Parts: sequence; structure tokens; C-alpha cells
Amino acid sequence: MFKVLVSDPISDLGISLLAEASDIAIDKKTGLSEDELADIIGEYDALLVRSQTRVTDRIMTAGKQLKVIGRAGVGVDNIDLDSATKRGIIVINAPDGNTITTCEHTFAMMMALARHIPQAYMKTVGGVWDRKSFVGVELRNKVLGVLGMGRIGSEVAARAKAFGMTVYGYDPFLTEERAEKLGVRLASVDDIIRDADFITVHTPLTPETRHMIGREQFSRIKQGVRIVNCARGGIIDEEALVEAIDSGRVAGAAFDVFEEEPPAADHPFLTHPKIIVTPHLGASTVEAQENVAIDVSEQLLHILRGEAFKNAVNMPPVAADVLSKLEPYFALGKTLGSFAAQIAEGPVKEIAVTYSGDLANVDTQPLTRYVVEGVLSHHLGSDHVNVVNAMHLAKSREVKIVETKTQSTKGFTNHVSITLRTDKEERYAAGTLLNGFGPRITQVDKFPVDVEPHGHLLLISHHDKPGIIGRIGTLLGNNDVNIATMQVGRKVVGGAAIMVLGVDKGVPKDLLRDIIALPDLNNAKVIHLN
Ligand SMILES: NC(=O)c1ccc[n+]([C@@H]2O[C@H](COP(=O)([O-])OP(=O)(O)OC[C@H]3O[C@@H](n4cnc5c(N)ncnc54)[C@H](O)[C@@H]3O)[C@@H](O)[C@H]2O)c1
Ligand SMILES: O=C(O)CC[C@@H](O)C(=O)O
Repeated sequence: MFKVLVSDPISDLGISLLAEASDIAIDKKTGLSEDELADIIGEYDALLVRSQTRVTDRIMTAGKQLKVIGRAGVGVDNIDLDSATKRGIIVINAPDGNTITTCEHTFAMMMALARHIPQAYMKTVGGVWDRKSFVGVELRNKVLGVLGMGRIGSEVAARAKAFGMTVYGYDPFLTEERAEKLGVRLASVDDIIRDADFITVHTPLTPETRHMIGREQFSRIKQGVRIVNCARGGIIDEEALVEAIDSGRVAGAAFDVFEEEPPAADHPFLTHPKIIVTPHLGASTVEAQENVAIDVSEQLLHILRGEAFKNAVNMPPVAADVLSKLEPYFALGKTLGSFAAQIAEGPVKEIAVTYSGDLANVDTQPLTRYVVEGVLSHHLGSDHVNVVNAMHLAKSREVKIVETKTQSTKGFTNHVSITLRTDKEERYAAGTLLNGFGPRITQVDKFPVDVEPHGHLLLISHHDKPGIIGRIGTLLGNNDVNIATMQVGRKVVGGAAIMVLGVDKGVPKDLLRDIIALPDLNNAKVIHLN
């Protein structure tokens, strides 16, 4: 049974998938302080948050069993990603579910700003019929500058066009072709500062975007511009904005987000007549909250159940078509890694993975993570290694990872091979996925074999001489160890050979010692694969 803690208000309908799963127990505890969360997090396998809960290094240290943190939304600035990655905690988000909702909120804010709706409402309900103070401006024929043309920025641009606005877009990833497709003029920040009547920001908050509109930009910004921020507090310098409005350069601003949330009671935005605010409501619609909760719940279930998942924030993204090609090989990669690690003596220096056949034509890096996870799990313990931290752990231990591709298929449609270099030896294991039969180990060192990589195995290297198989069989039988499968591999008659036995239970150490002591036997290794 996996225990999931939901520590922010998240749509019940969205998490019904989790609530109905027989292997999941959900606790909902919102509004916890860091101390309170640190006290209880140790018993949970997963934590589900929105933007309120700050998942700090301290929380993750206390979360001894935490495998996954799900963020029902886009921004993960409330989660210490470095700490999560080091600990192998997978952080997932739901990047698509609130795009339209936040775009619509941006538009609502822009229109409310253009027509002074909140200020007019306050006066009207206060009993003052004031039709002179609230003369607004049209959006039509105005220039809208969009900083950040990702999911939300692009949707805002599309709607602005329907309002008859000319849209300038700036984004380091916006190409001329895409801008043309979106009907947007590809602009620089300076173009936008110079020409825009409205500016809206839709970037993440990064060191680069922090105060991307600050005092310097305000000093040359177009007279009468209106500024909207429904992305992250801090992208626009709040102090500089107030100064620019007070000086008359900027006509007004609409903010959904603040550098510090909630803002202090004396924050100037809260009383400024030309600034309208909402309390980080961009994603707050019934639809978006359901969407993000459903997305993140699905992913969370996959992760807890050890299935393939997408949208991990602390892992490079994998395109859906690549994922569908690689997914069947994840178990093979991890198993081969584990097999190679169990047969090799000495500390690992290098893991060289070679892919051939169909696999040679896709980005196999995600699969390499599984191989590395398999190798390191043997040495560091499977509780401490997973696909998220495998590369980080390898790097921190100076284990070199080499990935190569070859068109030589050795007769297999797909082939994965691992050469494991330790400071004592070099071992080789290769495998494939046999259509209809699943994973197979096809070669160990120089010996071709056909082994189902599962359960307890005994790998024996010996001289190819009559009687040796019988002696090993007798020894195992006398010790009540049943042989389920057997594969013998040799290159030449009477030369070096290997034997891979599938046995029904683990081989105890003293029995292994007796096997190794048999004549004509070089070595024997006990291997366990899941
Ligand atoms: N107010 C809310 O409730 C709410 C809801 C959802 C998202 N958000 C926030 O809105 C923002 C945008 O979300 P999204 O889903 O569109 O993200 P996204 O990742 O799809 O788009 C962000 C874009 O910003 C661009 N970018 C990065 N650095 C830049 C820079 N220096 N200059 C210009 N562009 C830059 C990226 O290339 C990317 O295209 C995020 O900060 C997100 O956290 C807020
Ligand atoms: O949880 C929220 O409402 C905030 C969502 C938003 O800021 C996001 O980044 O997805």
C-alpha cells in the first residue's frame, strides 16, 4: 500500500483516480507549517502539492520514503529540485492542464486594466455613480508585447489577434517560421519596450528573467504602456514599476503574482489606484484544477507502480514517440545493468552501452539511465538509486558513461550490450527483446547464451570437460537447490565455457564455495534479478 499526502487544496474529482486505487491510501492535510509537514512526511511515499506547500531540503530529508512529488500545475519553484534529484525523488508536474485557464485570466486582467473594471466596481457598489474617472482604452489596433511565447504566451497571442491587436513576441526559442505561423512579429525585448501599448509576461522566473523589466527598461518604455503579469512575481521589478506608474510613464498594471506571496499588508500594489491585483488565481478554474489533478495523479500512479511516466521535471523530457519505442526496453536495460554489475569484480569505472538495430535510430539516453540504474542499484542499493538520480550518482562517483550506436545487429532486430569496466576487469553482457518471449540475455563475455533474465541465476565459468555438469547438478541437488533452466556456452570444444543455471532458490555462500572448489571450475557467481 502506498501512502500519498495531499498538502494543498486539490480537486477531489481530479484525484479520484488515486482515491479509487486499491493500492493507494490518501491523506489530505492542508495548511501545514514546515515543522508540521517535516514531522509527518516520513510515513509517505508521495506528496501532492499546488504552489502553497514549500517542499524544502528539510522536508525531503525527513521524507525518508518519498519517491515522488507531484505538482498539480506548471511552476515548480516551490520545490527544491536539486535536493529532490540528489535523493532520487521524482518531481512531476502537469504542464498542459492550466494553459487555457491562465491565458483567459491574463486576458481578463488585460481587459479589466484597460477599462478600470475593479476600480469602477468598487466606486459603484460604494454608492458613487462616477462615469468620468474611468475612461478606458481599446485593445484594437494596439501593440501587445508577449515576453515568453510558450504554452500560455502563444494562446494569449492568438486571442489578442482576434481582438485586432498587433502582437510582438519574444522568446529565445521562437523561430521566424513559428512566429509567422502564430501570426506574431518576432521581436526583441527592446522592440517590445519601444513599441508595445500592453506588455504581458509568460516566462518562468529564472536568474535571466528576474527583473527583465526593471528600472532601466522603464526609463525608455513606451509612454502610457500597461503591464500584465500572470506568470511569476519578480519577472517585473515591483518597486521600479510603482515608480514608473507614479512618474506617469506607465498607465497601469495588472498582477496575479507577487515577488513574495502572499504580499505584505503594506505592499504598494494593494492600495495603488492604477494597479489591479488577484491572489494568484491564474490557474483557478474548475476545469484547470481537474485537468492538472488528473494529469498528475495518473503520473503519480505510474511512478509508484514502477511503470513508465512522462513530465518528470528533474529528468530531461522524452518525446511521446521516443518513449513508446524505448519503454519496452527499460526493464531489459535495467536487468542487463544489474546482471553485468553482479558478475563484475571491483569498483565500476565505466559503463559503456551499445545499441544496435532499431534502437540505433532513436535517442536512447532515457534507456541508458535504466542501464545505469541497474548497475548502480547493485552497489548502492535499489532503495537509493532510480532513473532520476542514476546519472547524478554516476557522475558524483566519477563513473564514466559511454553510449554508442552501431548498425551491426548480430542477427537481432534490436540489441543492447553493456561493457562494464572496473578497476579489476572488463565484463560484457548483451540482450534483446524477443518478440512474444520478452527479454533475453544473448551473450555473456564472449559466450553466446539464451537466458531468461529473471530470479536466481548461477553463472559458472569452467573448462568444457565431460562430467562437470553432472558434478554441479549433484552438488546442488544434495543441497536441495532445484535447477529450473540451464544454458551452456562455449567457443571451442574442450576450451573455456560458461554455464548459466536458473535455480529455484538462492545458493547459500558455503554451497557456492563448494561449487567453486570443484575440479575444472574457474569461478561461480550467484546472481539475483527481479
Ligand atoms: N498565474 C498562475 O496561476 C499561473 C498558471 C500557470 C502558469 N503560470 C506561470 O506562467 C508561466 C508560463 O507558463 P507556460 O505553461 O506557458 O510555460 P512554458 O514553459 O510553456 O513557456 C515559458 C516560455 O518562456 C520562455 N522563456 C524562458 N526564458 C525566457 C526569457 N529570458 N525571455 C523570454 N522568454 C523566455 C521559454 O522559452 C518558454 O517558451 C510560468 O512561469 C508558469 O509558472 C502561472
Ligand atoms: O496551483 C496554483 O493555483 C498555481 C498554478 C500556477 O502558478 C502554475 O504554475 O501552474
